[in-house]
Amino acid sequence: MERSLYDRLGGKPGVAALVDDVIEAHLKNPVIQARFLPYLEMPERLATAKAHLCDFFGAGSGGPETYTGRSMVEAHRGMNISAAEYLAAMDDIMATLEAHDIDEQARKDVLMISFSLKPEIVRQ
Ligand code: HEM
Repeated sequence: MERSLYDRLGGKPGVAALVDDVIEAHLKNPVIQARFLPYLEMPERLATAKAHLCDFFGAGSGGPETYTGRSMVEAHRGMNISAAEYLAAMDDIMATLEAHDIDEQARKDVLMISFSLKPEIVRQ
């Protein structure tokens, strides 16, 4: 049987390490860091968002996790995220996948899934 995307991302520990590093990248990315820096003052909220991100990507890639966070429209409502900010976030995701030596097909799969969410996240 073909390995699930979840397995190709390294399962639970792999996804958790990716989420940590993507958030780190967002905090350093001048296009979007202002959106994330306030969370350094709210460690509990950051931990919840990270746990939700792990479950979101876990469940979305074929893992056993259940996502209990808000819908993408709900989570990003009122932020008025621009297309440029969305692209900046995608850049961080793709660079992190490469840094973790995730194979090319898995990177393409993540790109497709993430890109398909654009209308639910931009300008909400
Ligand atoms: C592929 C793109 C994206 C995905 C899959 C995604 C996914 C998520 C998920 C699953 C959550 C947690 C929701 C919850 O805890 O209920 C979240 C929260 C958040 N997202 Fe995104 N997101 C994306 C893009 C963006 C972009 C481009 C920005 C801003 C530039 C952004 C800013 C945030 C912020 C600030 C939160 C925390 C919300 C809060 O708890 O107050 N996201 N996102």
